Amino acid sequence: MSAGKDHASKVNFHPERPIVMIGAMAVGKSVIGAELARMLGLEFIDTDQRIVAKHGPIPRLFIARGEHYFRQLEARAVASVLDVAKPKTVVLSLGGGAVLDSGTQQLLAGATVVHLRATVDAIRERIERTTGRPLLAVDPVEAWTRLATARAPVYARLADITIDVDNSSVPDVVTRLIDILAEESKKENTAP
Ligand SMILES: Nc1ncnc2c1ncn2[C@@H]1O[C@H](COP(=O)(O)OP(=O)(O)OP(=O)(O)O)[C@@H](O)[C@H]1O
Ligand SMILES: O=C(O)C1=C[C@@H](O)[C@@H](O)[C@H](O)C1
Ligand SMILES: [Mg+2]
Repeated sequence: MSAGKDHASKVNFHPERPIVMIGAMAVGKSVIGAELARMLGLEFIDTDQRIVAKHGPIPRLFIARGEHYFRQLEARAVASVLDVAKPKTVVLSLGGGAVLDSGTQQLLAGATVVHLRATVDAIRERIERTTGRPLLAVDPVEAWTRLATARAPVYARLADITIDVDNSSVPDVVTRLIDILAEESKKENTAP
């Protein structure tokens, strides 16, 4: 048995709805979502990865077709997972701006939404060294702060669970998250 299934069986947690990771750029939605899925023995889907696999690198898409086109692909990628008769119980990590789409916002009502929250100091090094995020191409720290601040109320409104990830390793965040998910599910199942 894998360590993941072992942990999941210890907490006796079997999600009934998709789990969706949201939050600002570089907070860890992809790596934490993938590790959470591994630990729970679930399929992992990442909208950015799906778009890249089908349409090529995101910066090139932004240049060739524009941000609006990317947002349409992104909304479609979300809908292909959540806008179906019986959404599969998967872990789905979104791009940082996917939650701005009103259709996506509505679809998130049928999922358990996890907001990963970080301060700029915690992710400064990550966004200064990485490429591949067209919206952070110029002055990444200023751009990240501006976008994260503007989107913070949307993340907060959509989230069922918010986790502060500063100073926590990926396994630490995942362990905390599984404990919270299990606790929430216990509450739901024992509610009168
Ligand atoms: N808790 C953490 N501790 C250390 N490194 C981390 C942590 N979370 C993420 N990282 C690293 O930060 C980088 C960005 O993580 P990731 O790609 O998962 O972010 P994201 O939220 O999916 O970003 P995007 O919005 O661009 O999709 C990766 O190199 C990842 O390994
Ligand atoms: O926050 C955003 O708007 C983005 C985040 C990335 O995940 C990618 O989806 C893309 O670079 C745009
Ligand atoms: Mg990602």
